[in-house]
Amino acid sequence: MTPGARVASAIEILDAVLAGDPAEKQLTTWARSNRYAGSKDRVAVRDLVFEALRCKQSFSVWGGEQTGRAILTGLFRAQGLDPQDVFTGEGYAPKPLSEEELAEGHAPQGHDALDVPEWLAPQLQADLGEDFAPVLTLLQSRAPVFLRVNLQATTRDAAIAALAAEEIVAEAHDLSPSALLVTKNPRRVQNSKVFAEGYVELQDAASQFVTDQIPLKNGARVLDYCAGGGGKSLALAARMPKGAVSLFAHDISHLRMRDIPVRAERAGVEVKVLETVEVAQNAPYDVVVCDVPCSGSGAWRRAPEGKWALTQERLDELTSIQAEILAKTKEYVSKGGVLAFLTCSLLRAENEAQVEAFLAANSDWRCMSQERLTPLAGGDGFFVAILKRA
Ligand SMILES: C[S@@+](CC[C@H](N)C(=O)[O-])C[C@H]1O[C@@H](n2cnc3c(N)ncnc32)[C@H](O)[C@@H]1O
Repeated sequence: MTPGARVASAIEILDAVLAGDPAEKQLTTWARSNRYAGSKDRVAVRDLVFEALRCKQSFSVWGGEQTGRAILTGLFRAQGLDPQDVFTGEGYAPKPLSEEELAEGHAPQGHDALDVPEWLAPQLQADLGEDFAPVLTLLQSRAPVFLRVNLQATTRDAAIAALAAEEIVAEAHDLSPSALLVTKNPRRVQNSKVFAEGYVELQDAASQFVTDQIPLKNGARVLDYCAGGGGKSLALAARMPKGAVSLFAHDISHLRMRDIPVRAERAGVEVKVLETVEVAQNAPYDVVVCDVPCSGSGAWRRAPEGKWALTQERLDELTSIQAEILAKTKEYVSKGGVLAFLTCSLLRAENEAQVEAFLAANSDWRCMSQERLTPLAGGDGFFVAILKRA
């Protein structure tokens, strides 16, 4: 495909996304109905769509309108390029810009320039303080690719060497002793031997950092209550020798956990997947991890649609769900045990305020530590609080 044809495809997909369809679904539909598109074309179109979604507001202002065509026009203008070089109408390229389109659009200012939803800007500004603009600016660009080295199976240096043998360049990252930042050929990781043999997993460095903060002792019974695909369960398992802790995974959606057994086997660790009714039957646990559903504001580089879909109503709903999960899971924690509360949110309402409300309602609990990371530390934005039952 020519660069123009790729842009035309991205415009088509973006229009469907703007009409309410999820980007992933649209990209899959597009790839299925355009079999001539090779893997490089698919990657290029995907990158254009996600770049456009991360900067939807600023590119719309540059392009003069909120349509796929105007947003892609804005993408070129934002980079100091002339969209007319691509919008030629030749071959499968988008048709040339009209006089009207050429006259529209200007450089965005203020919140538009930062691609922050207007309604959320005051809250984020209050919560991030002087980091507000730097963090929002970082969220406009693509997330780095990080790996977690399975330290039960290899060392970080050996993993770097094994990756290099497959032309994947990675370096140690200081957010976690297990974290690697991939600097060359990140897209080869999932088809690599190092990955297939369980020496590395794809996991954000801040996600590794928050998991590192969870205290684990020999013989501990650990419940990952919102396990999803098992990222935290696997990271916890890899911190201890095989069999040293008993790990249980649960999620309200059993379907989301479908890959956990395969991933656990690849990593050579044991994770027991529980049905909801089995959670109470297996209680108490020494450690309960609640990686709760949240706004995802710390991870908007990876999932930019979430930034534009979030509303105050949804945020209120999420904070209620988080409080309910804490209230429920505290009952599963043994005396002297720990509840680890995690989010990938930058918002105080989902982080420190949840911890304050929990402690106010539960005088037999203490907060041992809490920390919020922003993307300025390198990874996604994450929050971790370690709560201990007396
Ligand atoms: C942030 S994701 C978890 C990500 C996962 N821990 C990982 O590291 O890959 C939040 C998860 O919470 C689950 N969830 C939502 N409401 C829940 C509830 N009331 N009880 C248990 N899990 C819930 C969602 O299905 C989702 O998989």
